[in-house]
Amino acid sequence: MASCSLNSAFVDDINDPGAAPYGNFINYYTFNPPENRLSLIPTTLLQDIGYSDRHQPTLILDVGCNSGELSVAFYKHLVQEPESDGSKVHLLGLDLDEGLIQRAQQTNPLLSNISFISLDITAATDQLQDYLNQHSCSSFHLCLCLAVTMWVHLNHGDSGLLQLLSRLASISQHLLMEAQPWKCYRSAARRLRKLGRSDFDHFKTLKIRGDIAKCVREHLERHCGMKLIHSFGRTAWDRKLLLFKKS
Ligand SMILES: C[S@@+](CC[C@H](N)C(=O)[O-])C[C@H]1O[C@@H](n2cnc3c(N)ncnc32)[C@H](O)[C@@H]1O
Repeated sequence: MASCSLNSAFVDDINDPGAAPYGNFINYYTFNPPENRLSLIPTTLLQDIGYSDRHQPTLILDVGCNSGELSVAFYKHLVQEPESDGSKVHLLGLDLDEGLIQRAQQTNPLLSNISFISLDITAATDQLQDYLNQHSCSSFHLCLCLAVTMWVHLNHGDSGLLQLLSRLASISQHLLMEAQPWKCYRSAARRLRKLGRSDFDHFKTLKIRGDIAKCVREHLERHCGMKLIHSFGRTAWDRKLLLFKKS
């Protein structure tokens, strides 16, 4: 099924999608369950990218983690026995929506390995540096940026999108990206208009449009010292899952 984050049931369910201008949908996982993405990702991913049998901690950052369901499912997918080896793998989920983060914190089943903070990734990120310092690491080993780029792009423009990519590249060794395709931008803008709201500030003036995944890849490879090392295929919503590595 190709989808642009919302279908009519989703719209009905949350009553007012215009109230989620950052993609901060309160029931996102009833429509896009973690399995949609996890089924494409090997459980051996951490070993595959060189993070196994380490004495050092392995740090995962989940940017725009919503209510944390995918973060927790992703962690359990990669770390089969959190109690025995989980102390070495830590995941930090962040989201700008405090309500979603509260839910993520309240339902977190792995308190010693997973934590959630409310943070706008486009603003100051001192908290990320603090987290890295706490674990004596200089960067995250793996950063997830799934279904977030469009919201930053629509709300902060082309420069906001490119800054996001540069920032994530600067703090990560590996980056797993799922960029929403351009048709999703049109749908998001159309939904706002239907509600009688004005367009996203930047929608009409965006120069980066068309093949968004390609633009993301070009920026990461040309300007951020990253290289595409694997494509995990397309999700149930027809989006590419791309893995980049610092070269
Ligand atoms: C469509 S949801 C995707 C959730 C999750 N990444 C996933 O793929 O299952 C997008 C999330 O990104 C968050 N978000 C958007 N802009 C953000 C920003 N500038 N900083 C942090 N989170 C942001 C939203 O609040 C929302 O929860």
